[in-house]
Amino acid sequence: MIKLADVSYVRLGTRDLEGATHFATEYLGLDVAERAKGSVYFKSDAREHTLCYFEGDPGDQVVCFEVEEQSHLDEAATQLESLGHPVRRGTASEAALRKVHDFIAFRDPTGNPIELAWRPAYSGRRYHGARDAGITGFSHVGLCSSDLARDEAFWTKVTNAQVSDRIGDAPLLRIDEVHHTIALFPSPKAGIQHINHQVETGDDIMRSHQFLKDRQVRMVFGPGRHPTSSAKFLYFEGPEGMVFEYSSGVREIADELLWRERQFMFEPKGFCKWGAKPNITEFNK
Ligand SMILES: O=C/C=C/C(C(=O)O)=C(/O)C(=O)O
Ligand SMILES: [Fe+2]
Repeated sequence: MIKLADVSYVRLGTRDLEGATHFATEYLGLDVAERAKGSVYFKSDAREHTLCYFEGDPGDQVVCFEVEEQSHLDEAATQLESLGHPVRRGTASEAALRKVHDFIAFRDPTGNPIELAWRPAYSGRRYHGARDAGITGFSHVGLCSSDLARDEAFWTKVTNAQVSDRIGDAPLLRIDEVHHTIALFPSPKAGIQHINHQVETGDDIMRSHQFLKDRQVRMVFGPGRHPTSSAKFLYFEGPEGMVFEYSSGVREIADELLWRERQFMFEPKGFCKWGAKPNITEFNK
């Protein structure tokens, strides 16, 4: 079993690095950690970076999870290969580009590019966004799934992920006490479905709603409140159609023995308890 310790970073290809950088800093509220040739790294918390935009195909979208031991990379590679998932060991220069000591890369059953990294860098420099969005950190990803039951089985049998709740057949998966770190949503194609940053309070959600709306950023869901994690949320569209979410107040599951996964309807009331309707393809039947 592969123990995922945390979600570490996402890497997104872009045809417009300057435009993506403008969005990430001025709108989303991240901090530039480093500008390199053909890529820009962004901070959202204590880590050296949690997002990297690089010049390339916007379809190139990678999510990385941290593992605790280097030996876990070898064990994961053996297990994944035995299950028919080809694994590639990152080179030293690729690891340096990702600011990690070592990593492997593979695809999940839908074809989402996944990396597992050992010793991602933390930063001595404090995160402070260019705009005060109230971000406390990068927290979870939604992944596209072309077969929810198959992919739930992959994540829960091959890794330590466990189902916290389901919306229809879409599972919200936890790898620690946080309600979910991975969420799977139905889609015929592979890709990152949304990228979540936690913000401090519900006021931050409402402030960002006004701020982003004033700047013609496309709102796609919310403000609202998830019945699943009980977080207040706002979803909006970033560069090249990527959906970003702010949420605040995600439930923690402190006592696993007392928690039973719950079933919610795959309809607007399963996604929001305030009555907001999602304008997100993967959240609609
Ligand atoms: O409504 C769908 C999403 C639910 C949640 C949540 O419960 O917080 C997410 O953030 C998610 O699935 O990504
Ligand atoms: Fe989310």
